[in-house]
Amino acid sequence: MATASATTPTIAQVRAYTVRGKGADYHDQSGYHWIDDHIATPMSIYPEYRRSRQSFGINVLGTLVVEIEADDGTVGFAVTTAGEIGAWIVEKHLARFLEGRPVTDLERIWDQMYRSTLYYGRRGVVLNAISGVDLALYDLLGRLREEPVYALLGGPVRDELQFYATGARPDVAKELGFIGGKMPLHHGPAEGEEGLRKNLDALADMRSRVGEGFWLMWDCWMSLDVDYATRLAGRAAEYGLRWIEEALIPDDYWGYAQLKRQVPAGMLVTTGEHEATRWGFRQLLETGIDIIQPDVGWCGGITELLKISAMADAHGTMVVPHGSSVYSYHFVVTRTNSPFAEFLMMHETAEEIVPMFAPLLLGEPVPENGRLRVPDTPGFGVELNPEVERTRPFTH
Ligand SMILES: C[C@H](O)[C@H](O)[C@@H](O)[C@@H](O)C(=O)O
Ligand SMILES: [Mg+2]
Repeated sequence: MATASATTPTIAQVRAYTVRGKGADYHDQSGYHWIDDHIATPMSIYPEYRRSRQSFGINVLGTLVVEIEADDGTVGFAVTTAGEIGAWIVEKHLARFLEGRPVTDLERIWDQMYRSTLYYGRRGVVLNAISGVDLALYDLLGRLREEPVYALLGGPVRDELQFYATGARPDVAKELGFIGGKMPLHHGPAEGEEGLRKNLDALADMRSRVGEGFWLMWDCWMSLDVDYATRLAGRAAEYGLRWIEEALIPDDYWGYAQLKRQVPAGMLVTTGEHEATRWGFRQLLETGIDIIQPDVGWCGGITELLKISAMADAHGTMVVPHGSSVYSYHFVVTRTNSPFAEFLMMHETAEEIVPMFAPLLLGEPVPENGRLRVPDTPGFGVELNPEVERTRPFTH
């Protein structure tokens, strides 16, 4: 086995912490928040779970913080959605593939984390945990080399990022300089024609507020079936819907292929935030959809997203990662088939710009006038807020 050169630091210790409330698990909000206001979901077929996504547990996981310390004392970290489950996986299973290894062993470490958890992982929270470890490794490597992560990925292909905004107020997003506004869909098939009418009325109202040419999109968060999505898309064309996002459950690759064939010409079909690994995205790419939207904190991290993005590029498919703050910004700025990025409006009424993972990260950059020059601070350029309480629930 290749061993570390005398100058390459080795990994001394891996530590996993949890944080409750906001942070990387940005659905974990308290009080009123647009992100939990009667949004259609796969659980909307059950009336008792229709009003709030927290009612069925969208925020049960919480934030996972992964810290990786090198033998010279340098510490890299990253945050994702995985909570105590993720902390257990990192401490009790994944740490063994890192400690004692050179910090440059990204590919071998990723491959061993993935293969060793296949019997209970493949997607979901195990890949969230693997992603958190991979992102923390990239942060550590950047700090050791005194380079921003984007410089480790081949360097920027553009001077700044441009963003669309996700939230309840695309009209405000337009005033703030974003290139488009993605709204949550509020009513699913279980609410019948009345719900479909309400969806279209909301879209028509927003189109009247933003005028022609400003992108409007719907995020359907896995709540529809092919028939409803086809009918909704067909009637939304009148209002210039730019794309219909995550209409179906992630495993319905066949449905996505059918939906892509059935939506009006010019309307894009997108999905991917709940997909993981190159194998999952290969299946998605074969459906012919227009944009894949992996979350770099959930799909396998940077090491896997590089592979996913290259596959998509060969398919002529855009990669616009699901909003994941600095972790996606450092990636998007280096990819020609990622022409814009997502910014999630985490202000409770989506009327102001606040950092996506607030208050978890110090130095978390936000777009100005819908644009951002990614800072060249080493690693991902952020620090954990010491004011935020964190717990280390497990050790190894
Ligand atoms: C706004 C959507 O319902 C989700 O809350 C959002 O996290 C995700 O789907 C997105 O694309 O930003
Ligand atoms: Mg989405």
